[in-house]
Amino acid sequence: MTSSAQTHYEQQYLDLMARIWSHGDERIDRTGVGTRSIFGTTLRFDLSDGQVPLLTTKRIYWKTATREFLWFLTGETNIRPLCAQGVEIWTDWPLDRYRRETGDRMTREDFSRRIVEDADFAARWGELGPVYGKQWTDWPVYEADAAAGAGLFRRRERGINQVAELVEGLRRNPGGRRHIVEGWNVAELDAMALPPCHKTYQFHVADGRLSGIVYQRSCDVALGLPFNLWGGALFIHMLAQQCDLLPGELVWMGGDTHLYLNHGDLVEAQLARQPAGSPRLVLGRRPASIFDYEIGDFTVLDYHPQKHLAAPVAV
Ligand SMILES: Nc1nc(=O)c2c([nH]1)NC[C@@H]1CN(c3ccc(C(=O)N[C@@H](CCC(=O)O)C(=O)O)cc3)CN21
Ligand SMILES: O=c1ccn([C@H]2C[C@H](O)[C@@H](COP(=O)(O)O)O2)c(=O)[nH]1
Repeated sequence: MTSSAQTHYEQQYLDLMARIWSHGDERIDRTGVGTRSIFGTTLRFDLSDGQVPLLTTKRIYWKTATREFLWFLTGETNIRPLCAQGVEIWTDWPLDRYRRETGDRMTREDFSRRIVEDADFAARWGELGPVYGKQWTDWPVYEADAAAGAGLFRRRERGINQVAELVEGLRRNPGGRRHIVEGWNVAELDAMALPPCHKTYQFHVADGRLSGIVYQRSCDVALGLPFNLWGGALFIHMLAQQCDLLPGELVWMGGDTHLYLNHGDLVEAQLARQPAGSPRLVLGRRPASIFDYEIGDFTVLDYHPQKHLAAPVAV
């Protein structure tokens, strides 16, 4: 994999795609679609001066990905606020469960509309369980309950807000090696619609620059990865702003890094294209905290992607 000064940052992504498509191990996966996969991969992106790892060989809906990221930060785990904003990237999982459990073949459009219009329906069918948002901002804590008797524990009303603690930690002790946000709550995996994919974030400060690692145990390179790279970069840019640091580097590490077998048309079309340009992220204001960003705070300059390439999502 090359990364000389002349090579466009996106070439790493295209090289990874090409390598998986021609050398990946073919396997049957949970979804039944089948993948080609390689295990253990790394990508690195310079985020200085507002740089972002936004793909240019197809249009990436970065506002959708940003809305998803802001939704994580609210601690919300119901798809209702996403559907209300026209973000449907999580709708298929609750819909799949609804169809299986009721036998009703409601369309995705109707399902999403019902979720938005009917709060009771959303509470019953729109919940994903304790996924990213919950673990990031309210990781459960159990405390001995002396009043109830020896050996009895109860859940503390507020859990641990890992993101708030991260910001505090970066400000107070930038040299720390424990700046981690973890999504993989082993005890709660069974209650989640999907266990976290981008499960671990670690941050590092050197020379006034904030860098971050995303460890992703399982990666859909065509559909998920463009969003996950954006999310990782966004997190670093926002944290750097909040902690008076400059953005450094995003390091992305993948476990099972795969292409679904029904993504062949996209892979061929995308690999025939050349990446170009250098989009920049501008944060329009400095909100009072990491939890106060709004979609209007984000602008991307100089983004001129080639046209969108659609591909089916494996549920
Ligand atoms: N198979 C699979 N791939 C994923 O990337 C993925 C999951 N499952 N499950 C949970 C979340 C949901 N995420 C998704 C789901 C769908 C798209 C997707 O369809 N993206 C299209 C259209 C985006 C839009 O309509 O706004 C794209 O071209 O980016 C992206 C990320 C990421 N995750
Ligand atoms: O942010 C995400 C979320 C999910 N994915 C992909 C990775 C896999 O293709 C599926 C999850 O299936 P598992 O069987 O749980 O691994 O979703 C992603 O790439 N990015």
